[in-house]
Amino acid sequence: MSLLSLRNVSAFYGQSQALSCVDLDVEEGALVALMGRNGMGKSTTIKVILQMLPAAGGEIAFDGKDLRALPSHKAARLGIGLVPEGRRCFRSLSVEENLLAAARKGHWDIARVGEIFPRLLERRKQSAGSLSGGEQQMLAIGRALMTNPRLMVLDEATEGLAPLVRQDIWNAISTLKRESGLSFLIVDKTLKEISAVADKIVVMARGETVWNGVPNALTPEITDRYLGV
Ligand SMILES: Nc1ncnc2c1ncn2[C@@H]1O[C@H](COP(=O)(O)OP(=O)(O)OP(=O)(O)O)[C@@H](O)[C@H]1O
Repeated sequence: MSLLSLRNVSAFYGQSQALSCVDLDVEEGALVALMGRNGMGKSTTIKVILQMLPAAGGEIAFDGKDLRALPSHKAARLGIGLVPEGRRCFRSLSVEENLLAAARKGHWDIARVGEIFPRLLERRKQSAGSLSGGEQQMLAIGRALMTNPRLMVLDEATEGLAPLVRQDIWNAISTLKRESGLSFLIVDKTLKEISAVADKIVVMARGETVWNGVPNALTPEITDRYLGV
C-alpha cells in the first residue's frame, strides 16, 4: 500500500487553475522525485499535500486516511515533515533551539539528528542565522526529522548550494533512507543527482503528472520535452 497517494487532484489560486490532474504515489520506504520545469505545479502539489492550499477535487490519502476530510491540524500530526523551499529557520535562535522548537515524541532527538549531521552538533549553540547555506539546509532537514515524521517532503533542498555541499545533503538523505526506513517526496531540478537516489521519478507539466517510472526508464524524449535537459 502507498503511504501517500494522490488521485486526480486539482487546485486553484483564486480563479486560476494551478493543478488539473495530479496522480502520485509514495510507497513506504521509497524516495520519489517530483520533477518538471518552472511553474509546472510542483510546489503547489506540496502545498496541497500539506493542506496549505485546499484541493478543489480528487483524493489525497496518507496512511490510508483521507487527508481532505481531516482538519489541517490533525493532518499535520499524521507524520509529514516538511523541509520548505528557502529553509526558513528561526535565524536568531540557536541550532539547538531551532531543533527543540520542532520536537515531537519519537525516535528522533538532537543526538540522533547529530549523528546524521555532525556539524549541527558542533554548532548547536550558534545562531541559525550565522550558519552557512548548506548548514541551514541541514538544520531545516533536522527540524523536519525532529517532528518524527513517516514521510519527509523536501522542496528544492539543494537549490543554490555549491556542488560539494549538495553532495553532503544527498549523502545524508541516502543514509536516512537506508537506515531509517523513512519515505521521501523530493522536488528537485538536478536530474543527475536525484536519479542516483530516487526509486521513482514523477514528471509534471502544466499542472498534471505526465510521466512516472524508475530513473533508468527516462528517455531523452521525455527529458527534452518535460525537463529541458
Ligand atoms: N500564490 C500564488 N498565486 C497565484 N498563482 C500562483 C501562486 N503560486 C504559484 N502560482 C502559479 O501556479 C502555477 C504552478 O506554480 P508552482 O510554484 O507550483 O510551480 P513549480 O513547478 O513549483 O515551479 P518552480 O520550479 O518555479 O518552483 C504557476 O503558473 C504559478 O505561476
